[in-house]
Amino acid sequence: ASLVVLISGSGSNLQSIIDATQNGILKGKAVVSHVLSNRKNAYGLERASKAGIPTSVHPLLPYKKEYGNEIGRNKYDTDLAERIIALKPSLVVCAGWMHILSPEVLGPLEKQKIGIINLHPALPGAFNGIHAIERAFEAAREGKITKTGAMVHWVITEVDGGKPILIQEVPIESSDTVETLEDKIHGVEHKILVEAIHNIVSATSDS
Ligand SMILES: N[C@@H]1O[C@H](COP(=O)(O)O)[C@@H](O)[C@H]1O
Repeated sequence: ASLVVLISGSGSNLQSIIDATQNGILKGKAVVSHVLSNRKNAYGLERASKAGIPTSVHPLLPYKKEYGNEIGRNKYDTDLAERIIALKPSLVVCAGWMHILSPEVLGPLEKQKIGIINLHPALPGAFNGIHAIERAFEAAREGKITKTGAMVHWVITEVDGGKPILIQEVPIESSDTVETLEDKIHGVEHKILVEAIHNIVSATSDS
């Protein structure tokens, strides 16, 4: 299976996928065929280059400058869909991709039967959107919750609202700080993202 991975930042989750395709559970089952970022200074691009994986950058700003906010974003999304489809992926993986995927992106991918999954550092429906770890930490401090977690889910237009594929809970200890909680959640993310990809590509190759 060929994976196109979408990133925006450091790429530690991308690295866990790359490592798994080279010497882990994805070896012989999947390759990262391309890494696309919406930010040119994303460190994940360097991780990809070091692994000999082709990369590209699709920044939003030039579109906003040329076409204005609304039309710019719309054109950005339709071009993004075209770029992804042209890469002929078996699966698209959002690993720290921080741009909401609109129907202008998801519609054309669905037409091509290209599945797209995302990683989110919280449990389903708990803290959708940004700063999910900090918000969970605050809720625990207020005694509202005792655990959070991470999930891999299919992408739909509702942000972080798609059908979960893999979920893992993470207890929030009274001794935790935001940093120790982040470390625990990132550790879980690196594991469940690779497992989810393994389950999907194995199911596809068996069918
Ligand atoms: N959306 C969130 O952004 C972070 C990306 O981390 P990295 O893979 O760039 O290190 C991950 O925690 C992911 O859930």
